[in-house]
Amino acid sequence: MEKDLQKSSNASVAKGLLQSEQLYNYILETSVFPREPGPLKELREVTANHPGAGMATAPDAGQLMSMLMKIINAKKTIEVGVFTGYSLLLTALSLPHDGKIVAIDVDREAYEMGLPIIKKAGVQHKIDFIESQALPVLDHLLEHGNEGAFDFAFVDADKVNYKNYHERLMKLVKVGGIIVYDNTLWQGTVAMTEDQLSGQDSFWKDSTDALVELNKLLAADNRVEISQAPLGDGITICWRVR
Ligand SMILES: C[S@@+](CC[C@H](N)C(=O)[O-])C[C@H]1O[C@@H](n2cnc3c(N)ncnc32)[C@H](O)[C@@H]1O
Ligand SMILES: O=c1cc(-c2ccc(O)cc2)oc2c(O)c(O)ccc12
Repeated sequence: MEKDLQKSSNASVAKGLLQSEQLYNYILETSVFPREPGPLKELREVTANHPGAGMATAPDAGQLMSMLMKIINAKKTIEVGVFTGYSLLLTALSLPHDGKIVAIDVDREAYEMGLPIIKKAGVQHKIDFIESQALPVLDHLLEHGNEGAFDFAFVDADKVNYKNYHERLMKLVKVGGIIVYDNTLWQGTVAMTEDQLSGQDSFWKDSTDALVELNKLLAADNRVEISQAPLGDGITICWRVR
C-alpha cells in the first residue's frame, strides 16, 4: 500500500485520518497554521520539495506535542527520527533557552536541508544532532549515567524498532516525563483485516505488524498512562507514572 505523499497548495502534505481531506484542511487552516511559528512554516515549505516530504511530522500532531512540552516544562528531550527537522525545530522552539535535544538520525543530508532555517531561528545551540542508528546511541546514553535524565522523547523513525526504543526510553525518560510515538495508526492499516492488507509489500506489512504489536504493548504497560490521538497519522502519548 502506497502512502499518499501528494503536496497540497499550502505546502503541507496530505495526512490525516479524518473522513474527509476537507475537514482535515479545515483544522489545519483554522487552528494550526495561524499559530504555526514562522520558521516552522518555512521549514515545512522547504520540505515540500523533498521526495520524502510525506514523512514529516504532521503540523496538528506537532502542535499538541509543543503544548505538552510546555505543560511539563521540558528541558531535555530525545528525538529519534529527524528527517529535515520539522519536529526537531518544533521542539527547539518549545524548550527554554537552555534546553537540550539529543536528535538522532542516520540521514545527515536531510537534516542539513532544514539546518539553515534552524540556525536562522536561533535555536541550533539546543541541538546535539547525532548521525547514527538510534539503538546504539540510546544504549550509550543508558551506559553513561542518563537514566531518568530526559523529560520528553519523540519517536518517528523505523516502525519495526519502536518496541526496542520503548524499552530504552522508559529508562531514559524520568517518572513524570512523556514519550510520544508517531504513526501508531499507520494510515488506518493497524485496524485492517489480513484480506485488506493482502496487497501490502513487505516493508509496509512489517511496519503494520510492528505498530499493531506496539499498540498492544503500550496498552498493557502499567508504567505509563496513554492516549492514542488520531492527529496526523496517529500519535500515542505515554506519560511515565512509575
Ligand atoms: C518519518 S522520518 C522523521 C520525520 C521527522 N520527525 C520530521 O518531523 O520531519 C523518519 C526518519 O527516521 C530515520 N531513521 C530510520 N531508521 C532509523 C534508525 N534505525 N536510526 C536512526 N534514524 C532512523 C530516517 O532516516 C528518517 O529521516
Ligand atoms: O512513508 C513513510 C516511511 C517512513 C519510514 C520509512 C523507513 C524508515 O526507516 C523510517 C520511516 O515513515 C513515515 C512516516 O513517519 C510518516 O509519518 C509518513 C510516511 C512515512
